Amino acid sequence: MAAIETDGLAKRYGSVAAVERLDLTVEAGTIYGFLGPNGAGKTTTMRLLTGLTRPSDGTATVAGVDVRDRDRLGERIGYVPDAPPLYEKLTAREQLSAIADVRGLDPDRARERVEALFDRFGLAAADDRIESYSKGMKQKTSVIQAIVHEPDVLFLDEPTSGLDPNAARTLKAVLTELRDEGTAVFLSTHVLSVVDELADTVGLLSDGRLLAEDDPERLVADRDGDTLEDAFVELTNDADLSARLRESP
Ligand SMILES: Nc1ncnc2c1ncn2[C@@H]1O[C@H](COP(=O)(O)OP(=O)(O)OP(=O)(O)O)[C@@H](O)[C@H]1O
Repeated sequence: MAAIETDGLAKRYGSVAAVERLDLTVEAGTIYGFLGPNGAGKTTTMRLLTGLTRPSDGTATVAGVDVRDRDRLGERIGYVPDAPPLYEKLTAREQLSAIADVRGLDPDRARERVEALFDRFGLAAADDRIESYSKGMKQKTSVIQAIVHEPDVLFLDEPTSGLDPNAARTLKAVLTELRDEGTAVFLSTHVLSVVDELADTVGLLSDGRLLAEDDPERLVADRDGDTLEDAFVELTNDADLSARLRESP
């Protein structure tokens, strides 16, 4: 069973088709780099796959759970959204302990894991209120929150945003380790070097549709340019390809 499986997944907002007939398969133990221009539908897809918004059409399972079953889904996934929902009046330690409690983790084991992650990410001010944190410190807290319960599938929307180079490097190492332990990592970013470095598969979304999907090297090798950026620009400006996809059933 794949870690993420969608069949004809779609989301419409009035007349706007944010995601259209999306068929995705992401295997356990792989990193999927989800790319696309602004407004392509990446965040909407993540919200669909994490149960935060309901599909207009189609089906999706994540870790074998139907995305409409939000309660069961929450135990199996982690999500680092674009704007992390943190309780500003709590300290990071309090926030993490509350989350571990909600997820039913053994308190001693959770404390140990949280301490190790604070150390790993160099989050020194774990006992200060989150409202006093910089953007990067909030991002680190959000990442730790998403992985504290060792989810089967981890979703990240622009995860390196606000992180300094040391923290970004730590995050990349952590994601690689999680992948090697069998976690499926679904990652959306405009920082193509992150995808180039980490992703086993790249999916390129445009106007709510998947334009291309391949391993990063093949995606580049099959086109005129030399880099993932070249392939991104070529594919997203290919009017014929977009028209063909729009017309396909
Ligand atoms: N709640 C909403 N109500 C109405 N339209 C929405 C809503 N959320 C997203 N959209 C529309 O759906 C489309 C896809 O938006 P989405 O945020 O998923 O794109 P994105 O690929 O994540 O973009 P970016 O790279 O800029 O973050 C856009 O046209 C957007 O305006």
